[in-house]
Amino acid sequence: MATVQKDDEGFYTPTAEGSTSTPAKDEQPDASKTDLINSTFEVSVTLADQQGDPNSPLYSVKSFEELGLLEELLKGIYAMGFSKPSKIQERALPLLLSNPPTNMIGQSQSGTGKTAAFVLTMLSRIDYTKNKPQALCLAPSRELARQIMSVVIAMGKFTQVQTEYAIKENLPRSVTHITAHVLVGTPGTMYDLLRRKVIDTSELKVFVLDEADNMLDQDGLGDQTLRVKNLLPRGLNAPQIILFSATFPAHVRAFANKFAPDANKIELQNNELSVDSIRQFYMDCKNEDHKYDILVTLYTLLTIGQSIIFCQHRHTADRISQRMTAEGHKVSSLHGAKDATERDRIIDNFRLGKEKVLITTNVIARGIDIMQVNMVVNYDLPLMNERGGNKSEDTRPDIETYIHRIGRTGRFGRKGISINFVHDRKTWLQMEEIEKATGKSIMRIETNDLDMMEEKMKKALK
Ligand SMILES: Nc1ncnc2c1ncn2[C@@H]1O[C@H](COP(=O)(O)OP(=O)(O)OP(=O)(O)O)[C@@H](O)[C@H]1O
Repeated sequence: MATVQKDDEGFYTPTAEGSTSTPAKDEQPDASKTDLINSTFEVSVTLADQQGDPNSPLYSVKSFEELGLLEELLKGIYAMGFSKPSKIQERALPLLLSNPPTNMIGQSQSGTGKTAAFVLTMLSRIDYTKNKPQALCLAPSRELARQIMSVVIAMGKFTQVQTEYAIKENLPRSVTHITAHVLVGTPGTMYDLLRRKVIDTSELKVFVLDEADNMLDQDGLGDQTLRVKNLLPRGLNAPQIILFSATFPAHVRAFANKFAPDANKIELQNNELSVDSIRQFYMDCKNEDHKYDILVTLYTLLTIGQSIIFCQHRHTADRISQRMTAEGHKVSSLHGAKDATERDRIIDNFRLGKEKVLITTNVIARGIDIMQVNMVVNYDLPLMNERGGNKSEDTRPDIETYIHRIGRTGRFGRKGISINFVHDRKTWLQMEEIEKATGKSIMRIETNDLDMMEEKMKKALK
């Protein structure tokens, strides 16, 4: 059977029909000596349990066959190793695929398979005999746009789909006409291509916003996204609009309802916003400097799997990464001030597992899917004043960004832990507010007893 493997860059790529991913005999690991094989087996066993538990967001009663998908797409899904749909896929797909097409506002916890739901919709609605853009998808970062594209290509492996990026520096300025069926990108570049009429929208069928609350928030990418929508067909020719996110705060909901009128809605309760497989902790640090010391102490634990460390500012990410590197630790930093090629290289190396610790800002707080990430550290808690706009005084915690940040671990049933560093009364109160808003308790980990710290964290990951 044909398979789709994660390639050299950690993205999904199809292998040739009939090929297998079995390594040559002398490269085959001895199952008794490595825990790689055991842990994969354990993960698929617990996944089967979770997909059979009605309370799990991974649960479904139906099979993919029952969701009304094209044969070619079923082949694509199985080649990716999916066996059963998750709850959001089971609930959303029949609504997304029904005719006449209806808009959708869909919410489901991080790491529960929203991407497959909208990618399968895009691929299902394309008329492959027409070489014109038919599905546009916007995401908040180039990293996420590239990841979504890898899913489009993997799921569409058995279709004739043609794809193109609408992200800065991935498309020559000289391009005048795009014939690809699916375009994935960020709003600024997509707007530019539409404005210059490089994208012909006469056959457009689907318009997707991933991380929709961020894409519609006036403090986020709201203006740019609206400018894109204003250049799309209206009335009877308007595309089906699909908004997905793990969070939809009240102040964005009203706008989302206007943006995607008469939509089918799948919503979560506030106490369901994050998955239970992520155990949340905090560490009491004495002051800013002590946070750095604790991070260095944690290094051995951070590198058992892979970790993402979130900071408030780019310069903090760079400073910590330079200091740790100088002290002999292997870490890398990623943020919006780096150029595109460097950003791609850093995230690709991290996806591949070549780097174990990534120090970053909110730029990759959303959507990034790397299964091996088992720890997230909030070196600085996310604050409302980082959202943009002129709100430097607003030091309330940014609950949505917190939920997305910790959701970089615990993907699709895996275990993960998150650790918040608190170092004064203000950060303590901010964390309390997060705890209240999410309805999940955050447990203390002692910072002065290393063995105990290690034991608690390892136990949470078992
Ligand atoms: N039905 C399935 N069976 C097995 N694995 C799946 C299934 N659906 C999705 N996955 C895998 O689960 C992981 C998480 O999926 P995805 O990235 O779509 O989550 P998400 O809900 O979009 O999360 P986020 O809110 O963080 O963007 C991916 O690695 C994906 O390949």
